[in-house]
Formats: sequence, C-alpha cells, structure tokens
Amino acid sequence: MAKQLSGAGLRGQVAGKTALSTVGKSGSGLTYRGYDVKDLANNCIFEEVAYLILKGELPNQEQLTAYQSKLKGLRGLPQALKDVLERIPASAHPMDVIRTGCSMLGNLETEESFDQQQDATDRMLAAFPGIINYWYRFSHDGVRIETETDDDTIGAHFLHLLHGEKPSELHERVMNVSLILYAEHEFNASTFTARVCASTLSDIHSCITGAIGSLRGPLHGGANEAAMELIEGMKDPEHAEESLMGMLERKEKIMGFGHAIYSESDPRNEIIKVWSEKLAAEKGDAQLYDISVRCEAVMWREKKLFCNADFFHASAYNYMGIPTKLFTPIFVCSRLTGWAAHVMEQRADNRIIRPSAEYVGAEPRSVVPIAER
Ligand SMILES: CC(=O)SCCNC(=O)CCNC(=O)[C@H](O)C(C)(C)COP(=O)(O)OP(=O)(O)OC[C@H]1O[C@@H](n2cnc3c(N)ncnc32)[C@H](O)[C@@H]1OP(=O)(O)O
Ligand SMILES: O=C([O-])CC(=O)C(=O)O
Repeated sequence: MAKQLSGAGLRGQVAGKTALSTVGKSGSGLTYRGYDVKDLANNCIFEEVAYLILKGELPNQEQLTAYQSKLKGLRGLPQALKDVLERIPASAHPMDVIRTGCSMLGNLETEESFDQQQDATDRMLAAFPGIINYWYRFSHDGVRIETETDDDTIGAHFLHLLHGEKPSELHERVMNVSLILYAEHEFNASTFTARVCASTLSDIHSCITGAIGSLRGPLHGGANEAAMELIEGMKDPEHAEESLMGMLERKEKIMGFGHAIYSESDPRNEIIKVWSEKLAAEKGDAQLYDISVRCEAVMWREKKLFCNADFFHASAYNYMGIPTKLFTPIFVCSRLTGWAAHVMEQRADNRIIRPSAEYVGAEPRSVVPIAER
C-alpha cells in the first residue's frame, strides 16, 4: 500500500524532474537509473554505481579500471587543508569536520566553471575519506596519516585509513554494499538542499557543503548514530523490548525507524540486515544484532513502524570497529554521488527554486516612534 503523501513538509509535492532514481514507486522499491538497488548491491562495487549515477550507464571493465585509477590518484590532501584539519578540536563532530573540509577544498580548488563539475566531484569522492580520517587520527591518536593508499575501492580505503591496515574481504564487501545503499535517494532533504543551492548557479562545493549540513540532523542521516546510541544502551533483547515500550509510552521518537516516503519497508534494510548478521557471526558476538532484531519486531508489532536504511547500519558499522561518530560521515562519502548528480541535473535544466509561503503573521501596522514603545 502506498503511503498517503500530503500535509506539511512539502510532502507529496512534485518539486522537479529527475532521471536518477525512484523511491517507493512500486510501494517499497528503490532504483538508480532503472536498476534495482538490490541488484546493484549484489553485483557491483561502489565505484561502478558512482559511475552509473554520475555518468548515466554502468561502466565496462576498462572504464571501471580507468575510473578507479583516476580516483586513486586524487587521494592526496593539500597541506593548507591538512593545516585547517589539525586546528579542529577532537571534540568537534566529524560531520562539522567534513563540512569544513569540503568548504576548504572549495577555497583551494574552486570550481571555476561548470565544465569542471565531474572532475570536482571525483576529487571530492577521492578526498573525503582522507579528510575525515586525517582529522580523526590526528585529533584522537596524535598521528599524521598518509591519506594515499593503494586500495582499489573507497570502502577499503576508508577502513584502511581509520584502522591503519587493509580491511578483510568481508569488511570491504560490506563497505561496498553500504556505500551503494546510501548513494542516491531522489528529493530527500539533503539532496533538495544541494539542488536549491545549485539553482542559484552557485559552485559545487557550496552545494555539497549545504547538503552535508542537512544530512547531519538526526531526522535524516544522523539517525544511524542515534540508532547506535539507542542499541548500545540495551543489555539484551528483553531489555530492548522493555526500553522501547517505555519510550513509546512516553511518545519518544525511535531513531532508525519510519520513513517520509516508504510505507511498509525500506528496501535497503533487508540488505544491510543480512550483512550485519554475517558480521555478527564473524565476530562470534550476536548481541547487538539480536537486540536490533528485537527492536524491529517490537516497533512493527506496536506501531507498524519499520527499520529504515539507518537502523541495521548501526550494528554493521559497529561490528567493523567504526566509531559511532564516523557513521554519518561515511554516509556523506556515498551520498556525495547522488548530490553531485542532482546538481548536474539541476544545472542542465535550471530555474531558480523559489517557492511561496502562506503568510500567517501580523496585519499591516505602522512603526511607533521608539520613545513611545
Ligand atoms: C536515510 C534517512 O534519512 S532515513 C530517515 C532517518 N530518520 C530517522 O530514522 C528518524 C526517525 N524517524 C522519523 O523521525 C520519521 O519517521 C521521518 C522523519 C523519517 C519521516 O517523518 P514523517 O514523514 O513526518 O513521518 P510519518 O508521517 O510517517 O509519521 C507518522 C506518525 O508516526 C510517528 N513516527 C514516525 N516515525 C517515528 C519513529 N521513528 N518513532 C516514533 N514515532 C514515529 C510520527 O510522529 C507520526 O505521528 P503523529 O501523526 O502522531 O505525529
Ligand atoms: O528519502 C529520504 O527522505 C531519506 C532517505 O531515506 C535518504 O535520503 O536516504
């Protein structure tokens, strides 16, 4: 059954055209340029999907190899950017760090004309894992890491920078799946932010910086971190059930559940859930997974609310040793593809986005001289 889309928050209003993705078109599906996300997650690495989203078609082997080697060659960070990152305190939120890093990159390597949009996007795709991990490792461990690795995929590169060693095949695969699942999602809040900014004919770094700010909130990308904070406070499935029942009674919001468009399920959930279970088995510790499964059952039983893409990402990332505060920045490293493709699409057929407001303020009135107020 399709969700009733009306009311506040521009729900259900068509705000433009896109050829990039469909969300919930057949009730629960998600497609990128016509391909089912499940098909892509089962058969591709993230770079193939980034290529598809940014350039329109899946690459052949030769194109993919060339694209991966281009991205690998763009991983180094300018010294001026490293200097800025070193000045950001360890207490900062990594989403603020990546927002600043993106903005600083825009100062150093400004997009001077729209002809540079593909190259500027590839540079950001290659550099974002380095930006976030350079700051993280410097501020938390006091080390200045080399941001260039020889890993073929962005997923492996990210984990390599974070942990200082190449990840296992399983972890690299999960990162690829995760980055594919997060890559694109039509007119969600952060993408719409990027498109509004693009519609003023602004530069791509401004569009992406704004989008990062929108993704940060707990109602959007920040939910994967909030979900982790929730489940790590639960001792076992029984305790999870008890805690959730209390939260529901107090009418608290449960992060990682529900969706603005999907009505019965988020197709990304069943995919990442399977990988979370595999990671639990690898670790020989299913506690977080079992707690998450119980949360899913309770939320459906009590409220008909389902896990969105973020919920099982929490346990999956945790099993791979990723600190909770880096969860949403990984989302950024992926969604950058969708944001940039939307910026390009907006630029190709642009009219400034400028809706109207229903005025609900004071009736017309005159200024009373300040001495008489
Ligand atoms: C990658 C992503 O960005 S996915 C989204 C990540 N965000 C979250 O997980 C945050 C938690 N979820 C939510 O806040 C919401 O479900 C959103 C923001 C995702 C969607 O918001 P909406 O479209 O306004 O939700 P919707 O119209 O379905 O809400 C219906 C009712 O269910 C309630 N509800 C929706 N989600 C939840 C939840 N997670 N916990 C508790 N109640 C909820 C709403 O409060 C609303 O109740 P009301 O009518 O009494 O106000
Ligand atoms: O579409 C939305 O509103 C939020 C979402 O799931 C996403 O951006 O991936």
